[in-house]
Amino acid sequence: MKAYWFDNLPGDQREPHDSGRVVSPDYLSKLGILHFNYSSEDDVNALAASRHYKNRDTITISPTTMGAAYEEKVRNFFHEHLHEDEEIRYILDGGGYFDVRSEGDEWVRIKLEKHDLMIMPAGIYHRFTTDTENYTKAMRLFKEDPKWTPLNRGSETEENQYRREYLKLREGLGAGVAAN
Ligand SMILES: CSCCC(=O)/C(O)=C/O
Ligand SMILES: [Fe+2]
Repeated sequence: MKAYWFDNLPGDQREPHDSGRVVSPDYLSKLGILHFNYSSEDDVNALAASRHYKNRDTITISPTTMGAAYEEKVRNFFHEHLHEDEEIRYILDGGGYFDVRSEGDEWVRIKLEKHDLMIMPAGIYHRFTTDTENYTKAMRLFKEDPKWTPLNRGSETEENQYRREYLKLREGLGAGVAAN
């Protein structure tokens, strides 16, 4: 895992877009994001059990598995959105980027590689893209039924209960205190 401020320059979303300004794991935790590196799925199972996650699936995002639908899928994942559930993703192979909004509404890019596990809180604005290898194999963990429901950012999400709760959580974690 490596996190940095997104450079906001034009170009393919799958390029690194690395501004060269590093973001620390401590700052990520102030946004409510946790990261682990688990080489054994036993550790993933233990984490899932401790947080009462009952279901999971595996998604492989690549032109080989998705064919003509791949480019559209990648574009869709890159629309800024939130979920009403906590999101746990474990990278089984390949890699990709999650971009998350900082307290100042800037993008922080989180590069995930094989064996990285990330927990994102409900209500955080984010987006995802594969990298230039065009291959992400990930385990998605779900507390209940496997479902992926993105709510694209707009006036409605600003009023969303989970968004409001996230903002309170972030305030309590003190993200505004140290922005790096
Ligand atoms: C790497 S898992 C697929 C992307 C996803 O689940 C998500 O929520 C993107 O924002
Ligand atoms: Fe998402």
